[in-house]
Amino acid sequence: MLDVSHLKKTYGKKQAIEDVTFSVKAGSCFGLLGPNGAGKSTTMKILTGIIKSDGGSAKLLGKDVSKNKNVVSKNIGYVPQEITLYDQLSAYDNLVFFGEMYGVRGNELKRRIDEVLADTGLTERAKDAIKTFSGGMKRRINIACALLHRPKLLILDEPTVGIDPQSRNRIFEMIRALNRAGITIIYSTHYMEEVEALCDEIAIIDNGNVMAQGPLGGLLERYGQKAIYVEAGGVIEIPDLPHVVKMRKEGSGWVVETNQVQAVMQNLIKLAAEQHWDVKQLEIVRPSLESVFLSVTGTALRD
Ligand SMILES: Nc1ncnc2c1ncn2[C@@H]1O[C@H](COP(=O)(O)OP(=O)(O)OP(=O)(O)O)[C@@H](O)[C@H]1O
Repeated sequence: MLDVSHLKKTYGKKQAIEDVTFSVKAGSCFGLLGPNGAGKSTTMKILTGIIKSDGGSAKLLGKDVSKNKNVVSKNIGYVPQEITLYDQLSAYDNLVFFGEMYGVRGNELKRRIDEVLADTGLTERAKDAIKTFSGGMKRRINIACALLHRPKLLILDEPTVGIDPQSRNRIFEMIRALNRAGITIIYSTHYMEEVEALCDEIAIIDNGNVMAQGPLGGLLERYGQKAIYVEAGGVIEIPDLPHVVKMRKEGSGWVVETNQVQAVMQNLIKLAAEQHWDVKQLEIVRPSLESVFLSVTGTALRD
């Protein structure tokens, strides 16, 4: 559905993005994960035609987004990071305004407003002014505004920043339902747990470069650090073992990092028998997205 290839953008002397390459399949919920300042918003603004890139290309349904404004406006719904609603107007009137901006009119607009209000769970509040809404409700209406023209691709730029966990869950439910209904999603965030909870495909962006892309499982398999957790009564220290990358104390046990899980597991079992450990837990730890991020960027995900 979307192919982004070697995008670049410089603001004055600041290179905001250097080499952004990724592709999004139709029907996917695609996560763009990176710390603040990584270049997520810049990338999304290029995809939606708000700013122009200095190089590279982005093709939506085979058409270059910088040369085909109609393809962008017809097929993309964009939810910017900042809430863009008129505070004094009601939710309904905001939806009329944004719907008309997207070219939806008359009875079709009325029908769509009723549908998106139902999708957001805010039908009862339609006539109330936005200024009376909570942060989470404003976010939901902001998303609704981008859905009125039935886009095939919905792009959300950090839609949960500054809202409480309950509102965040409602937004997640909404995004999952939209994705189930066939809308392709691009979801930008600096929260790992959000992409883990929502996305089937992830691109990791850092310092203006996409460092890796793939399904979560594939990234974990390829870049995640495998480990074994061992907890045993009376064990003060585990001796050096072959194939161990790192060992650290965690809780009442040890995390033994290795790329040779089977060999190390066998050695630990042997050691436990020889030294009569009172084993409470001995298990393979699933690699975390955090270790993938560390492995592909060389740094922990900064906030
Ligand atoms: N209009 C601008 N003028 C100058 N520098 C900019 C401008 N917009 C962004 N930048 C810089 O470009 C880099 C990438 O910014 P961008 O907003 O794309 O990152 P981001 O990943 O979306 O992070 P955030 O979540 O903080 O917005 C940052 O260093 C930022 O300071």
